[in-house]
Amino acid sequence: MSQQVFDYVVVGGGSGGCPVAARLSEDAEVSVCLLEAGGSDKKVLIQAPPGIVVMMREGFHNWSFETVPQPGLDGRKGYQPRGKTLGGSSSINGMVYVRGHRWDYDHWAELGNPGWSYDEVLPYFKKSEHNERFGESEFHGAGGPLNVAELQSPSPLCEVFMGAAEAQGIARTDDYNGREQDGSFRYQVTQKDGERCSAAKGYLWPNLDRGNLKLFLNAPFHSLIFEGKRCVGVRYHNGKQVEEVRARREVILAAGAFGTPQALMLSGIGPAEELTRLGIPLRVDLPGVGQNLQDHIDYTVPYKANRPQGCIGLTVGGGVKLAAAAVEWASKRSGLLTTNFAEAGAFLRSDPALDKPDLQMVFVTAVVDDHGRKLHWGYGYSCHIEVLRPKSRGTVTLRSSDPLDAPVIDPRFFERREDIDLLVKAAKTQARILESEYFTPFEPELIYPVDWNDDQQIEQDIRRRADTQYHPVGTCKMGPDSDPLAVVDARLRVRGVEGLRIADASVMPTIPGGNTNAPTIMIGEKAAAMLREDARRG
Ligand SMILES: Cc1cc2nc3c(=O)[nH]c(=O)nc-3n(C[C@H](O)[C@H](O)[C@H](O)COP(=O)(O)OP(=O)(O)OC[C@H]3O[C@@H](n4cnc5c(N)ncnc54)[C@H](O)[C@@H]3O)c2cc1C
Repeated sequence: MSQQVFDYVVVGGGSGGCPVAARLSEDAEVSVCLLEAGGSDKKVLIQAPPGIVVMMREGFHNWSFETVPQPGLDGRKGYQPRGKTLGGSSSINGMVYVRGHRWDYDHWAELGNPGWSYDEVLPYFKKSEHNERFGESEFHGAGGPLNVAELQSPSPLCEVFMGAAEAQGIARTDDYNGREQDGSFRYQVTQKDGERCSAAKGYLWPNLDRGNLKLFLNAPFHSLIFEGKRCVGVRYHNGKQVEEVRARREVILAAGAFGTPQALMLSGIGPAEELTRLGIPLRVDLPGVGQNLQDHIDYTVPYKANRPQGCIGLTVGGGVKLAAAAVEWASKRSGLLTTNFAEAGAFLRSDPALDKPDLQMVFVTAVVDDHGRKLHWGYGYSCHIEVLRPKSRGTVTLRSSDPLDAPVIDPRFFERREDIDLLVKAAKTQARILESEYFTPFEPELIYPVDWNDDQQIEQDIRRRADTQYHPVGTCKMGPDSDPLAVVDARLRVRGVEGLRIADASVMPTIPGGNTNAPTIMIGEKAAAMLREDARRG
């Protein structure tokens, strides 16, 4: 068994892990090792924005997890794509740049997490960002690793959507990541010069020549190594061998909302009962590991259209257009193939009396059915609507003590009645926008017809087709000593052990009201800053 020693060992090269590894290795005196289960991300499929359509399928840089059957979804198993490559899910995601609402972070602080209020996390959002449009300003940053851009060739359909939303009282907003979140808009995207800008592309690619930063790819986690209470390293798989890397200072888990609780439990840190059941020797009884799973439940309505304008479709003409676009993208990184499909959207309130938006819309310029895995001939468009702060809570547990087994994922979608009631109401608002006269010229045909005046029918269709919007979080939540389910403290240190932190979406105590890539990158930035501060203090 080979063994190497570094100051820090980071497990997982995704949205949380890349900033940690990159920031820590800025100090040439410090050595950092990053272990990633997936392979290289230097692939056209990842760098070309529309590659997302292919990567949603199994086997393409994707863990492609399934949930257990969900009673709330008519007994269906949900799909849970997660990135399995450098960059993690930021290498396969929809690229929309969203931070969530000020309230979300103030709420984290109120729950007993000092340092996490909006005003305290804003500097890390700004530090991570290079916003091509807003530059260095009150809410945005310039010069950061994560490039945030306007879409190069937005579809004219975005204007149709925003016009229709405006007519329903959802005014346009200039910056949904600024002072006010409400309104309709075209999404800003994590792209640079027409290519995806993942956490790996932004944070790691420019620094791969650092002698003090070592990447181990295709290196799935095996277990944590302890000396007494202190975590001193990580075992990982190298083909059929199990090898070790040692950490002089700390180990940072960043394997995501499914991978991180799994890694802890495999190493004896988790709910005693669960570990005993699997014959894993208990190190720390932490009942919160794998609990508190929160995810955005999403309902997508796809329409067929009789006009190609602005839609991307599966047709002979569409194929010719795409072939020409591929040539343009290959030579100039511009044109139709810079689309992320999810081009426009809105944050809205289901009730004007609410103090913040509780729903998000994502308008897509193509037909999306079953995560884009079910294809339809012809042109069309779709719209997602999602519940921003669902009440249902799920779990992640172990299938077995084999580190290479997939975890058992149970989001318990719609366990709480409020979530489905809100989505039914949301679906009606969505239909008023999508079926307004703004879309009449497209002669839209709803692929799964529903009578929008019949709540029962809407609920049936939701249970038949709704699923994740790809934002699982919260399975190793941050919280104060008084919270029995808290797994890490506000400095992201795992309770009951030393030398071990977590820096990914699993630490979020509650799900933010928006997409989760930028918030996870912010967590990675803040984790690195805290690690450096604590190392200086000794
Ligand atoms: C299809 C899809 C679309 C999305 N669209 C958007 C969007 O448009 N905008 C947005 O803001 N958010 C989006 N998200 C969500 C966002 O990308 C994630 O919330 C974020 O990337 C999570 O970061 P993370 O660091 O927690 O996990 P990840 O980025 O998933 O990183 C975890 C890393 O750990 C590695 N890993 C896991 N297990 C092991 C193991 N056992 N051993 C070693 N390595 C391991 C993984 O391979 C991965 O590289 C989307 C997600 C998906 C999947």
